[in-house]
Amino acid sequence: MTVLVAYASAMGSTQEIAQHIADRMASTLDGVECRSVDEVESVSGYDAVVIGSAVHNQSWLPAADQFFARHAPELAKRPVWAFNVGMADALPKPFRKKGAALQQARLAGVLPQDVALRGHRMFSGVYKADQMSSALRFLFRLTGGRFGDFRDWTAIDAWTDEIAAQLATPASPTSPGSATA
Ligand SMILES: Cc1cc2nc3c(=O)[nH]c(=O)nc-3n(C[C@H](O)[C@H](O)[C@H](O)COP(=O)(O)O)c2cc1C
Repeated sequence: MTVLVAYASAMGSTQEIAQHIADRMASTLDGVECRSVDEVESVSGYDAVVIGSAVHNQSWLPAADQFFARHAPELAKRPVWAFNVGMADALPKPFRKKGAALQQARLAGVLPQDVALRGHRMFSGVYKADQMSSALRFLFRLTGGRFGDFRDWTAIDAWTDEIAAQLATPASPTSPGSATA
């Protein structure tokens, strides 16, 4: 069983999540590799792929979009899971869950539909004050927004374990897009 955990990250928090997922999977599965999307020439040597991207301006990073489009024919033949890393938990409290759900739905709608994802999750990442202009920062804080590291490692671990359990089931690798983790 070979598994690729591929990531596109601007500031490093998505890369750290991807590495964490790969390390955790490697405790139960052989052949788990974590790579930047830019390093991957082909996915044909992997039985399964997990891909994650930071979200900028309501979209995946261009490198992740390009990875998905470039490898879509090969991705469509194997089980694929995707995750987005955004700032939902930095938003004012009333908008956190709704913001994450809306953004996840939007991102699911723009990914190539010929790759049936086995699962697609939204995680919060790291949102720092210096990522915003000082005027916006003031307004953001005033309305209940916050800055910090919002990565929920318990949720990330639980999702990773769901994927690993599916991959450990003998029939999984040949049936892309058939589950919902
Ligand atoms: C220029 C910029 C635009 C962003 N746009 C969004 C966005 O539209 N939606 C969102 O949820 N998070 C947004 N974020 C927050 C990032 O997704 C978040 O900080 C994430 O942890 C970044 O991942 P990275 O450290 O791997 O780059 C944005 C951050 C920056 C710097």
